[in-house]
Amino acid sequence: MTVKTGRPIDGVSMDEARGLQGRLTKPAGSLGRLEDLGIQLAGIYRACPPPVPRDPLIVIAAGDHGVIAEGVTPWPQEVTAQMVGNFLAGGAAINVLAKEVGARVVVVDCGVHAQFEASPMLHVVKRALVTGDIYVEPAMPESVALELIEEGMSFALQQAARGVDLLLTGDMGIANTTPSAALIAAATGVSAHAVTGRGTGVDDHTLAKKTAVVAHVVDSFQGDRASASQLLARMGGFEHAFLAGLIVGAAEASVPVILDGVISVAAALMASLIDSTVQQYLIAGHRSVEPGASVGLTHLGLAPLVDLGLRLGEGTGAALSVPMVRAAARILAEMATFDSAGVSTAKD
Ligand SMILES: Cc1cc2ncn([C@H]3O[C@H](COP(=O)(O)O)[C@@H](O)[C@H]3O)c2cc1C
Ligand SMILES: O=C(O)c1cccnc1
Repeated sequence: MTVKTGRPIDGVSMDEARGLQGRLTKPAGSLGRLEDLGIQLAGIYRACPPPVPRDPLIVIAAGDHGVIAEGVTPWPQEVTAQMVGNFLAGGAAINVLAKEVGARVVVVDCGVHAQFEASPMLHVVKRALVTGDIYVEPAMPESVALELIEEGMSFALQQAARGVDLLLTGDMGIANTTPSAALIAAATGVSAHAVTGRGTGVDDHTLAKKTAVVAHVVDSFQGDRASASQLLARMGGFEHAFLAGLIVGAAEASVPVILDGVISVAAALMASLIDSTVQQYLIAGHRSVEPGASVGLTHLGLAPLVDLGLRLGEGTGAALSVPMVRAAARILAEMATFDSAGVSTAKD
């Protein structure tokens, strides 16, 4: 897969936003990271002031994982499908938080070991029911990784055309913190030990097994300058491939993406291997407890907006940041300037 260089975010709008931040009725820099976020949004939307996002969409990419056979999680595989049912019925944590912040939720079946009834909330791109057990075999053929990346890209472009102006990445897939750790280790060169965490909360024995699986998978991978599709095919999940494509498509459509936890961060690293400009379109929603998330965010040059000790996934940490993203845009759109409000500026 060839690496492309997409369109960078707009420097002119960012300069305008920087200038405007300095004229608003507050000491320069006093709104801290909210100011940087506003400038980034101006660059992404190519407008100053940037629009306040009106239609945020949380995309929960779901898939099952053959590596569950290695005992890397205590949860049975059927929980993935059962949780998809819970999302569609509105009963999961992400449904509650989405309602709280005024975002919509869509579930994408990227490869769950079940069939679901059609629903307006469900989009199906499934090519297989479960990935291969990455401890002993590739996760998927590279052709499938490429197809799912394409699906993610076209989904983002379609949603943007329908008016979605903020995309949030979410995930569901029992055992998926294991392939996430492997992708992060392979993409950053950081050790399996440093990126592997307790996922849903596994005990010391399971953590040791999980770390050994990640180390083996990464060590056995041949290829120094691997492409995203090669890495995904060897050690990824269907949801990682779809989310990587979604992020690339969002950047192409000038739509910001709020990342959730470790699964989203692994997908973002893959997206950055496909298009080296995608980082500019990314907002780190939160710092997941899972150590690989922090390693990946540092590699991407992103600092998380909130740090609440979350380790759930589904898009929960991303959802919580929506009010902050809206606030950052609204400050630029609605605050008075020293001039317009007749407020004196500081003496030099
Ligand atoms: C009931 C339940 C709901 C969840 N929602 C998200 N996850 C999260 O936990 C799983 C990954 O952790 P591990 O790699 O340790 O299996 C993923 O499904 C992830 O989305 C859940 C997990 C469970 C059990
Ligand atoms: O970082 C996450 O999003 C996460 C952590 C643990 C389990 N599932 C997801």
